[in-house]
Amino acid sequence: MSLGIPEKITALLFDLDGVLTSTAVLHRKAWKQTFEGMGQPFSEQDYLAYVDGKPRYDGVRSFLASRGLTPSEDEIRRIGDQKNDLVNLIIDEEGITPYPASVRYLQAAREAGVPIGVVTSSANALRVLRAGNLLDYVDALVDGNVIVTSNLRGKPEPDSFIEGARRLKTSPENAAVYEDALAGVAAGHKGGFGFVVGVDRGNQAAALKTNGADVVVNELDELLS
Ligand SMILES: O=P(O)(O)OC[C@H]1O[C@@H](O)[C@H](O)[C@@H](O)[C@@H]1O
Repeated sequence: MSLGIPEKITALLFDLDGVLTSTAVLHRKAWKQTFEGMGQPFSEQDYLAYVDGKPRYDGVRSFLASRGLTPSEDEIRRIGDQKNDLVNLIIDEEGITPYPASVRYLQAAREAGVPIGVVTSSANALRVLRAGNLLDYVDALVDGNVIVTSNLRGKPEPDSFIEGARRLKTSPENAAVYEDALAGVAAGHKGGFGFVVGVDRGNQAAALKTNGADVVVNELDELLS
């Protein structure tokens, strides 16, 4: 079966929330409750433009800056941690659902023998991968904890994807990136990755292309043939 990627690609790097699991929706819900609890209206557009795909505190900083606010680092952490408690409660209540089409794609990649990395800004990735029964597919994981301990810059900078490629012993030009966030496709493009797949979960196909996606799909299994 063909994975729908150029021949030069020897490793695959998947974002997690919104690409493999529907947890982006849960993150958005928790962010909305957190910001609106502070009196700041927060739309889906705000999530997609300022928060989606970025490490936790970068998301807080970026959204509040869009409102002309520059809180202290302590305050940014307090807000981000409050949101983290909330998203974990929401995950407990609603559970983790992998996208069936994404699981089909991971399975096809496994059968093709192409190594798989997960590159996510989330520090909750292990919990999500485990609950979604996806851990067996993962050959390398770069998550929000690795980003902090290895001092990497978060998406839209390419550092976390470059680290993912390094862990799979390949170079960016031989690796493909699969992303639903504008910050994520931008990171793939900026890092010189060989193929950047945008996954459109929010009516933003055009924006995914402008930010660096080579192709845009609604579901990963559209690439299979
Ligand atoms: O707060 P966490 O779980 O470390 O996640 C950070 C970010 O991780 C990204 O994967 C999500 O797209 C964002 O919504 C989220 O804010």
